[in-house]
This record gives sequence, structure tokens and C-alpha cells, in this order.
Amino acid sequence: MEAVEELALGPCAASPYLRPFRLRYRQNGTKKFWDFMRTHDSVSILIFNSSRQCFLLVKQFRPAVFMCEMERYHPQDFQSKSQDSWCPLLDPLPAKVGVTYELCAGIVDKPDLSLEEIACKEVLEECGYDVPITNLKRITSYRSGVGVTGSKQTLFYAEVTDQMKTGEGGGQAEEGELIEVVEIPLQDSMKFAFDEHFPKTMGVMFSFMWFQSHVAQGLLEK
Ligand SMILES: O=c1ccn([C@@H]2O[C@H](COP(=O)(O)OP(=O)(O)O[C@H]3O[C@H](CO)[C@@H](O)[C@H](O)[C@H]3O)[C@@H](O)[C@H]2O)c(=O)[nH]1
Ligand SMILES: [Mg+2]
Repeated sequence: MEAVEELALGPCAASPYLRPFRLRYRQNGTKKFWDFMRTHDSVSILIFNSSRQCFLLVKQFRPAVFMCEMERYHPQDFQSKSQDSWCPLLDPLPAKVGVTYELCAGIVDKPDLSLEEIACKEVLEECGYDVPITNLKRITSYRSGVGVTGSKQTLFYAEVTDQMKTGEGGGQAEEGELIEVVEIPLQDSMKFAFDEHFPKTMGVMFSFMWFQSHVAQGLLEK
């Protein structure tokens, strides 16, 4: 996963994943504008393996996270004179600075599938567990990136057992996905959630806390 080579930064003129816009408006009499991007909505799934008493997270290389770090250490890479061409990144940081721990998640890009169906597909593709749709519990939904994308993410909970494991996961190789599945033992999960040495999404932190207040107590009473 960390063999990331031949990096080059280029312009993004058109993309199937994001479309930048500017909205002009007048609010309470004041003229304003706001720049934003349209992106897909998404689903994410907190997966708890009850056979092994652990959470399943995915770890992957995130170019956006990587390039945040790159700008911090090599701001000149973003000030390239020629904005229209590819600019090789000659002294890249190690790829691991762009690897994050996340909930299993996927974009909502198939209008014929329900959010639940997309969530089950992501659990199978990324983590290798075949979860019946009736095992999914909708936790809630929220807006992510309110300043930039405002897209909606719907969060589900799925309890799985070792018997549901039908494959290795790892993402869709044909789409170039390269994902590592990581098990976080329940007993270590709150320490993990607040340990800044492990770069992670807010979804991981929020859902681990949701589990503590909504599920963990029930497990103790079993
Ligand atoms: O610029 C891009 C963007 C996407 N892809 C492809 O699209 C796939 C998208 O994967 P998917 O698993 O569907 O979505 P995620 O990348 O996991 O993103 C979702 O999960 C993230 C973590 O919660 C959220 O931040 C995002 O908003 C949400 O879309 C990737 O694997 C790639 O194959 C590209 O090749 N290039
Ligand atoms: Mg994903």
C-alpha cells in the first residue's frame, strides 16, 4: 500500500467525482459569494465482530490527506508556475503520512440501489463479510465538509461473526482500490479513538462512542 511512486501534481479540469462551483447571493442585504463542490453522498458502516469482540476498520492511502502534509513541508509544490501541466513531485514525503484509519465506506453512485444495499456491498468488497441487509441498523446521518461539499453521509451499524467472512476484502482491485482491514479490540477502542498517532476520521471516533453508549452496556449484561 505504501509503494506510492511517480507522483505528479496537475490541474483538475473535469472530474466524475467532484464539480467546483461559486454561488453568488445576497444575505440580509449583503452581497456574498461562496465556493463549493458537488460530490456524491456516501454511506459508512461501523462493523463489530462479535466472535472476536473487535471493530473492523479499513486503512487506505488518501491522496487528499497526503497532499495536506505535502503542502506543509513543501509549499513550493503548490506554487508551480505552470498551472496547466503535470508537475512531478521530486521529494515526496513517505506515503504513510497519507494513510488513514476509517470506517468501511463508499460513495452513493448507483441510483438503482438503496443506501442499505450499497452499505452491504461495501462491507463485502472492503472487509470480506457477507452481511444480510436485515443485519444493518441505521444509526444516523450527518453533513460532512459543510464549508466545501456539504454532502450527506449515512452511518450504519453491522454486527458480524466469523461465519460471515467469505473473502479477504481489500476493495475492488479492478478499480485500483487497495485497502487493509484492521481489527481494533473493543477493550482498546476508546484509547485508539483519541490517540492522535493514528490518523482517523471523525466517523471512527463518533461511532466508537455511539457503541459505548448504545451497545456496550448490553454486552456486559449478557
Ligand atoms: O478522485 C478519485 C475519487 C474516487 N476514485 C475511485 O472511487 C472509489 C471510491 O471509493 P468508495 O469506497 O466508494 O468511497 P470512499 O473513497 O470510501 O469515500 C467515502 O468514504 C469516505 C470516508 O468516510 C468519505 O470521506 C467520502 O465522502 C465517501 O465518499 C475509489 O476507490 C476509486 O476507485 C478515484 O479513482 N479517483
Ligand atoms: Mg471506501
